Amino acid sequence: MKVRIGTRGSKLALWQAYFVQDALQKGGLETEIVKIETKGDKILDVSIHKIGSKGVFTEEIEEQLNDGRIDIAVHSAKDMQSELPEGFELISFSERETPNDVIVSKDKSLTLDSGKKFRLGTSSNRRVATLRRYYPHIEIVPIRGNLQRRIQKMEEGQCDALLLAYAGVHRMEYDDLIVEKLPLDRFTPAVGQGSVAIEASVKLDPALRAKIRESLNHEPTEKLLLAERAFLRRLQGGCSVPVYGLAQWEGAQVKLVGGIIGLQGEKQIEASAMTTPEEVEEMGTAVAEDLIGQGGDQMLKEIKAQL
Ligand SMILES: NCc1[nH]cc(CCC(=O)O)c1CC(=O)O
Repeated sequence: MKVRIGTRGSKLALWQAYFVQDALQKGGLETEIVKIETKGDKILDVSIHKIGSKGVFTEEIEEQLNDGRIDIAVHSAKDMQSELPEGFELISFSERETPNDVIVSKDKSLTLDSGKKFRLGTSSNRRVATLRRYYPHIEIVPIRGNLQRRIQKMEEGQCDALLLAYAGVHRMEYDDLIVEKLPLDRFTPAVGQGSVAIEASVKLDPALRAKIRESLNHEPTEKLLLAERAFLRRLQGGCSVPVYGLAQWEGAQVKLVGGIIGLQGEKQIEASAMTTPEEVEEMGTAVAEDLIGQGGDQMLKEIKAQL
């Protein structure tokens, strides 16, 4: 029996699907890749938030998981809603890549550190809010599309540099264009950044599920992601809000930092905690509740009304 691996068709999605295929084949499984086009791939000129439905990149994929046309689906963990629709679960997380954001440009002098003014392309509300808070001299240019398309837009002169996740830049082999790796304490990444997640139906054969986990799941990363995702779930975050969350190992314990930044950078609240690997989800919830205690709920309400 072949494991059918569903994926979107972008180059980054396919890289991740081949990466999963490779791991499963090393684990002794036969595999086949099935490309799936989603609503989010078809509508390119409207911001994701305005398309209006949750899961614009996942609905078609989940249909195929549900009716068994595919066995598993590959996603960037960052792109997955914190609460999956009934009947689906994430069954594996790959070892996390460097989670930092980076500046990408042809001009090596364009670092945030330098204090220079330049036009920086991004369409992430989290990155926009962070820039407005710490680097107000930077001109922000909204840029959408897949990584290749964004780099093309930069080359056409729409912006001087791009702000991106290291993981995607590295997977697409644009390392040469990286001019600055941004510090995690300022540009704390989005929940899940840098890890590849496997989604499945809860109806997936338990023996196959176990085999997939054995071949692919990186347990230390899974603990981090469980902490971060519990945090985001409690905040009912969604992917367009400027919420960040990063868990990291500190010896035998897991530390989580999470926060919210106002869209104009006018306000930032942050909370953190540390615990044993067994308690990571409780910690995620507690860090979110700390933020709610600091007025995070009201902040998110206001932010969502502005989007
Ligand atoms: N928002 C889109 C997205 N989803 C996952 C990645 C990069 C890969 C990863 O974080 O695992 C990116 C690009 C980016 O944010 O620059």
